[in-house]
Amino acid sequence: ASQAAAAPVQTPTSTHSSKETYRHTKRTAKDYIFGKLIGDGCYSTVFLAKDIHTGKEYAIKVCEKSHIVRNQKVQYIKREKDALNMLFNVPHGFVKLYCTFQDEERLYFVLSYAKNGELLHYINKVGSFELNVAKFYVAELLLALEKMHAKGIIHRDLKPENILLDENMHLQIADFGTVKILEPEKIKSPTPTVPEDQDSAVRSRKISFVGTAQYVSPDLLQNRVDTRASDLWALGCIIYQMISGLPPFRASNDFLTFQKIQKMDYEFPEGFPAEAKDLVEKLLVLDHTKRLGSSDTGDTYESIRRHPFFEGIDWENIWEQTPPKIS
Ligand SMILES: NC(=O)c1nn(CC2CCNCC2)c2c1CCc1cnc(N=C3C=CCC=C3)nc1-2
Repeated sequence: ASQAAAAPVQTPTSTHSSKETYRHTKRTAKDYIFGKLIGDGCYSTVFLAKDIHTGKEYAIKVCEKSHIVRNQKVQYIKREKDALNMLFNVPHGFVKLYCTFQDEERLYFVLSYAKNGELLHYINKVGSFELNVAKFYVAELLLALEKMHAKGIIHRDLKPENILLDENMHLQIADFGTVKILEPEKIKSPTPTVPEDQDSAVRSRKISFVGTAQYVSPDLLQNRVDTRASDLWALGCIIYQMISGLPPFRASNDFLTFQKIQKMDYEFPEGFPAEAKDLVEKLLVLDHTKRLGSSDTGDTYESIRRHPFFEGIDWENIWEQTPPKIS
């Protein structure tokens, strides 16, 4: 576990003033005032924290080393750190990893704090989003997916709880503890259409991970294939939920939810907008090679961007725009 988080130590240089030096010395937990708990997972606890030198707020994810080793999660921690580092220079759409450090018992990830919390909170607060609000956030989510997938990073647990909103109400994907990172030679066009060319779909011998039942794709459930298209399935579920208020596949327990997914047992409520319905139907496709976007080449999901649902979206300037009010 120590190796998973170890980062090259930045030795303080003598040329900096003492005030400046702290900026170049390896942080420890003593550099932060830990505040409220904001997240509690199987292998980590996330706190709101303040840097005592700058007063800046961060979300610090704390992982118990013994727990990670005992549950053979060292690889997941390493992948999370690698994915966050790969995304650090992407200006929008993701929480940022500023630094990591460790002590005898724990690993610490110092991440940007998304002040406005989970997208799920807003869906539940207003019941469901107006079409213009849904369109805006689906567009930002698609742009973030494009950046992530272009680097060969598959999130595998996308859901409204893991989609956060920053202080300006722009979208940030969080929690990369479940990611799969494709090998460089496999970072090809998103999920191939040619069946034998499945090499950009990573087939795992045993089911190493399954996301949250309501959003997990049939490919992840059935043939244990990790593809970018798994995230496109989750996108379809999230669009449905933003507009109707609930995810499309839901049941009293996960097993029954999995059954509904594999039987495509869902329906649209009365009044579900036609263009949104058409887009969801093109994403919730059992065969992952036939999902909208699966055949797109390059670093953008042109076939999804072109869908009429996104009529009026200014793809180049959306991150600079003021998001529509959620009401
Ligand atoms: N597991 C994580 O990496 C993680 N977990 N959280 C809090 C979770 C709360 C439950 N839903 C998923 C996120 C965070 C992060 C990344 C870094 C991160 C940055 N900002 C926030 N902000 C929040 C603000 C209010 C409520 C919840 C989260 N949260 C996180």
